[in-house]
Amino acid sequence: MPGRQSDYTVVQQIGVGSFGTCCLVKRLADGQKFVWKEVRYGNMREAEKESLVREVNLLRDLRHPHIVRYIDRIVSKSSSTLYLVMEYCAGGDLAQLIQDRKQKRLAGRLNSMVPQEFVLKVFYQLLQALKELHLNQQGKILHRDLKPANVFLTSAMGDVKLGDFGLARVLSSEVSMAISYVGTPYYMSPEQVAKMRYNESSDVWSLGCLIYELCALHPPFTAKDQKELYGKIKKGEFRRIPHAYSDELFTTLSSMLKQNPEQRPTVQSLLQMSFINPSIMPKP
Ligand SMILES: CN(C)CCCNS(=O)(=O)c1cccc(Nc2nc(OCC3CCCCC3)c3[nH]cnc3n2)c1
Repeated sequence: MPGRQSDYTVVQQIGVGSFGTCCLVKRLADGQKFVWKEVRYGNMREAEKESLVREVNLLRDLRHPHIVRYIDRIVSKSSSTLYLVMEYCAGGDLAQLIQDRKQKRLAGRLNSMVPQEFVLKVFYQLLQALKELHLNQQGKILHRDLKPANVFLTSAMGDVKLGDFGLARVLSSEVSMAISYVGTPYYMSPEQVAKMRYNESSDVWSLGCLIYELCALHPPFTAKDQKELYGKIKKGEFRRIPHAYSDELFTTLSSMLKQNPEQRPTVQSLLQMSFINPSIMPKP
């Protein structure tokens, strides 16, 4: 049973994403905080509106501890706007955490590195979220836009939740493509650069880039422009993450960044690694 705008009060706007404006809101009934993301569908073609409805229904049915929970949808016909109400993650996003650590490092502060224990927790939780998407009963869901700004924290250095995925795929019209591809595509896989099919192994590549960046505080491939970046991605050379992080972690990240998608580990195989998944007993 969809909600109404009058069920909520807007606390503040917290940003603009690939879909539109994002606000922190409070539910009047119980004062609980949520975020709502405004999707203006007025200029969408019929096919895009149908795709948006399919996407919202898919989001509604996803229930997982490491995927941002969809709570409600509100349609405002007068402004041709869909408000997607989602759980609020009070810790912000990983992009902010990386930015803060980079500032600390620039200021010469000692504890600028992200502890390996936290890196492995994020790694494990995002693998569980990707497993839920890739093995979804209603058919495989690919994230397609895994990046630090799409991973939210329940609290400072708390648990993580994957957010904002389907919308990037739904808003595939020219307009939203322009919006959703603002910024440099640091995590683009070689197969995407070569305009080949995107599949689960492309999500594994992006997760490898994300965990690499959490350790090194920069992506594995950086460049001054898109042409140079694509060249580096295709060449596939990157530096080791700082030596404070284990060889096991770097070796695993290197396998996720293999040029050939078929040579990359699957989400399932990564979840069988005892240094990532605490419920797997180490082999004697
Ligand atoms: C891009 N980042 C560096 C911005 C800094 C980070 N600060 S922030 O975004 O204001 C901030 C501060 C504290 C808590 C939260 N919590 C939060 N944010 C969401 O989306 C943010 C939105 C995503 C698209 C782009 C605009 C911002 C959520 N979506 C579902 N649950 C969410 N919970 C966010």
